[in-house]
Amino acid sequence: MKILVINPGSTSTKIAVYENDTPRLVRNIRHTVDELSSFSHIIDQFEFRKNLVLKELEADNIPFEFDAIVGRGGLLKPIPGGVYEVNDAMLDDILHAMRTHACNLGCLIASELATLLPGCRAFIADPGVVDELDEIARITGSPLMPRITIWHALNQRAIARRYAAAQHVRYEDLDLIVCHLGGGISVGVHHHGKAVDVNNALDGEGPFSPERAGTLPAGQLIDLCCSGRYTKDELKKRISGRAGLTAHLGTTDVPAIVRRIEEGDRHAGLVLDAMIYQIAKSIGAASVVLYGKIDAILLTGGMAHSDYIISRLKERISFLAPVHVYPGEDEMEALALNVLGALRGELPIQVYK
Ligand SMILES: Nc1ncnc2c1ncn2[C@@H]1O[C@H](COP(=O)(O)OP(=O)(O)OP(=O)(O)O)[C@@H](O)[C@H]1O
Ligand SMILES: CCCC(=O)O
Repeated sequence: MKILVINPGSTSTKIAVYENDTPRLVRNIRHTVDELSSFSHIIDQFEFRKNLVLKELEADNIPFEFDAIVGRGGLLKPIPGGVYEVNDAMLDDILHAMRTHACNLGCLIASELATLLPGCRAFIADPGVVDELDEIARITGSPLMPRITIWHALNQRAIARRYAAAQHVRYEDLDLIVCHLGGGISVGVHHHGKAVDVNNALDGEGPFSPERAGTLPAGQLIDLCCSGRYTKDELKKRISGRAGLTAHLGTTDVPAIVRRIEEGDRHAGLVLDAMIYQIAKSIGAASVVLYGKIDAILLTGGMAHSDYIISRLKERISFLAPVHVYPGEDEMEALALNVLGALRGELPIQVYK
């Protein structure tokens, strides 16, 4: 079985080719802020990212022959986890999605490329809208605004399962805090196999991140919305796209920021330390969901490669539970293996309605 995996992230496009469970190609194409800022909307990046996938396959002499294409994404209605075949209802919801995110392109590109190959099927798995929140976690101080979650469901779960396998225990028997440190940051409380509390990483909840604003002072936000200085679109971008590190420092590139700090840029140091401080506070808040009984804290995502970030984070959170670091992500393998399991009849193929 040949599977093409497409994972458009906020700062990268990741591509993999699997032959059954063996990776034949894994590529991570990074995008600069400048490169992506020439597109007014994420959806406008469709042709650009699709062509990158095709070029990469050509450059690596991989024939365009697949049994299935799986994309990461997208931001659909809240749904249970699992594998979904792309259908018209899904494409329609993605094209009219209230929330824009690069992962919406994963579903669209997978679907478009699959139509070029007779018999090839398009799928998504564990999209960012997987919702397993406990009832109590949904309540906010305003009945008008219940909490929702948008998070790195695929990678958090894959890393949690990887940790469980290494400990020779079932993921379903563990209590974990999993923190994905990517272009966006999600902090998930996994209680016996369910993510019972996790922030809405995209839309202004949780720590700020390379690209996201995180939780903002609500009163000031209302004043800004009513100031007439910005359109709705511009304000949304200031929360989920051009916010966080990139708003303060003009880049999402953590190694470049660390170099600036080493060269004496004190402002860069203050901003990066503030992000680490906010991540630690979110992990602290997550710990009380589990009454402090935490088997492990797992740190993953691109920024988990950064010694600067991980060492400072550990200083603040190590007293809570053992901390394990999984730099990067297991998303590509998780997508490929989910689809392989579905094609083999070992996992159900769910229908998006
Ligand atoms: N080797 C590294 N050292 C330090 N930071 C890194 C390294 N590699 C990536 N990063 C940082 O990780 C962040 C991107 O993480 P990641 O690749 O997980 O994000 P993404 O896939 O684009 O978005 P998301 O994970 O939110 O979907 C960037 O800020 C980048 O600078
Ligand atoms: C679904 C991922 C959320 C984010 O990138 O912030």
